Amino acid sequence: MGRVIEVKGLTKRYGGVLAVSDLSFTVRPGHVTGFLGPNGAGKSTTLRMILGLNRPTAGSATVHGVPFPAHRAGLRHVGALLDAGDAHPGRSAAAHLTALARSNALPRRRVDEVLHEVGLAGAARRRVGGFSLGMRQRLGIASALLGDPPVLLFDEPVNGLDPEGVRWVRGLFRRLAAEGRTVLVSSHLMSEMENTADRLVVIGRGELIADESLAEFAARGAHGSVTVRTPQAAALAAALAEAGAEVRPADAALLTVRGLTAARVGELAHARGIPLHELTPEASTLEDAFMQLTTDRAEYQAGERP
Ligand SMILES: Nc1ncnc2c1ncn2[C@@H]1O[C@H](COP(=O)(O)OP(=O)(O)OP(=O)(O)O)[C@@H](O)[C@H]1O
Repeated sequence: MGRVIEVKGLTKRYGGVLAVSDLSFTVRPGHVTGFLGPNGAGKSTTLRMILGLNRPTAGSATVHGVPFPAHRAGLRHVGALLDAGDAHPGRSAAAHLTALARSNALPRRRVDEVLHEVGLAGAARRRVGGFSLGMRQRLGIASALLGDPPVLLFDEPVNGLDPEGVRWVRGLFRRLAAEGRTVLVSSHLMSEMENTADRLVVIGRGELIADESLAEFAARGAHGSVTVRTPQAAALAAALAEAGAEVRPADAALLTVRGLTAARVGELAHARGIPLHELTPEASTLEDAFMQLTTDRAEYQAGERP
């Protein structure tokens, strides 16, 4: 299929800094894929390599099976929002988009269409220099949409948008994916992806941490706990600790258990004849999983693990 982004063994070194390290993942059409990682993880560097703006030290990134710079009339193939500040401040929004349309041999009518799409029709003649950050983000999104491309990359698109803008952009990404496009959206905040993406590519220190659905990612965190209520809390706590769980008493009859599933807690209680009055698995949040996995990676990379 012609809409797949494929990253293979992608590596970028800046002097002594390994910004991206042997990264491999595939982004498919029909989904919003969140590209997540803490600050400095290598997201922007990776997106720039996919777009052919940075040269990889090793490995490859292809779109439609070929490196992106090989495509002619680029905006028809891949649209990208990289840096909201890249429009000339003295130009109007319409003039900026018209110049882009001309250099990519796109029809002039697309300018009005995308301005309308991103809610900037009323500001089309205003100078970009006077735009708020949110308006500049909308203009950057308009540029990405100009060529009506099947593949779209957005680097931190939510920055500077107000709550209404955030809701709008989420709906836009989902619609673009539902139309069968490939949509890759970077963020350093899991909370921004939770309601937008259905798949995640997570990186830390330039390395791949996860490439899977949101549900799989949450399960991977596996830092959920089990809440258990019993009149024999001390006896159960001892049995669970013996089985390797981390047990914290919440009150005289209530325990919070980590490291065992609810089923295992129930079985251990049953084996000792301990009655249970409540047994509740508490799922870990996506944010927990993200923090846990990226923090682990950072510690490991820094060589601080005992
Ligand atoms: N042109 C450059 N020269 C030197 N080092 C660079 C350059 N660009 C990026 N880096 C380094 O590469 C690493 C990855 O940076 P990158 O901007 O790709 O991360 P990011 O995940 O996009 O972070 P953020 O969320 O902060 O934008 C960082 O350590 C950064 O300092």
